[in-house]
Amino acid sequence: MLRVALIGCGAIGSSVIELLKGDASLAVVAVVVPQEGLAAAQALLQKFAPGVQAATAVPASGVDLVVETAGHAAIEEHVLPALRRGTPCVVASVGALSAQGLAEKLEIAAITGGTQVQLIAGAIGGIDALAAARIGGLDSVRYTGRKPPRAWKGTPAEQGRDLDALSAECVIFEGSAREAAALYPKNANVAATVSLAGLGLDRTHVRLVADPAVDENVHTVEAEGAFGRFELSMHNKPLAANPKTSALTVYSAVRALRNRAAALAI
Ligand SMILES: NC(=O)C1=CN([C@@H]2O[C@H](COP(=O)(O)OP(=O)(O)OC[C@H]3O[C@@H](n4cnc5c(N)ncnc54)[C@H](O)[C@@H]3O)[C@@H](O)[C@H]2O)C=CC1
Ligand SMILES: O=C([O-])CC(=O)C(=O)O
Repeated sequence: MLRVALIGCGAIGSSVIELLKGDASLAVVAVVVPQEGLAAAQALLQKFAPGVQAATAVPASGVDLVVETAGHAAIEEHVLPALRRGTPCVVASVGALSAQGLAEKLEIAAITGGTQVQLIAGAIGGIDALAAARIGGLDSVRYTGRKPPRAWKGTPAEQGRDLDALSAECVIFEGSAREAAALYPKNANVAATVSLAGLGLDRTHVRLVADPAVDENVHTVEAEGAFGRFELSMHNKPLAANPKTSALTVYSAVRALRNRAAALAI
């Protein structure tokens, strides 16, 4: 039985806890949230993992695997120390790695602890194909993120436009993955994941679109290189608790955890 500490108990974290309820190979043994989130996390645990305590830090022992579903600050605060202690970590907030130096810090912490940090594919597919294609050489990678206008609320997309009044699709950003991550950090996960698997943050071309005609998060990746070419479109249903987040991200996190416990992983 693999003992898992979960960092973050929001839209993704709470769904992960729910899906792992009763799993024979994995047990959530700790849930880590900031002080102000303790009561809500404890109430959820009561329902899906009775006996498990919400805490503000990862326990120093009794944890085989840490999974992060909380954001940049939690990576600095909890994932880096866990890696240095030798505990393997699974990271969902891949967009945070577009911040200068964070990917290198994670690598160094994992080397120090003699362990590994795994970045999940999250809301996007084809990451295995893209990372394999990179070995043969990639010429171009283009990513388009298309979401309903409400998913862009609270971002620079609101500057100079009324998202609620859009009657046709509107390109809100076009440029490099690095610029996209800086301007839209809460929507940067797919752009960062595609960049890390492919051509990097500066050579990955990104378009972000607010489209009143869609009610899903539509992610499209087009890649060309020595391997040939592929186009992939994902039409992801958003989580009710957070329209910026695709439900597939939850399944991707659970898959990563189950693969750690499985004798045959796919
Ligand atoms: N890889 C991917 O494709 C995707 C990744 N994400 C990322 O996953 C993360 C979680 O997303 P959601 O669950 O939708 O967000 P959310 O806002 O619903 O939940 C975040 C949770 O993290 C907790 N938290 C925040 N700071 C913390 C800290 N320093 N220590 C411990 N807990 C902390 C909050 O209290 C909350 O429980 C975000 O960083 C998001 O950008 C989201 C969608 C797709
Ligand atoms: O679709 C999602 O879950 C999240 C997303 O666009 C991103 O963060 O890049």
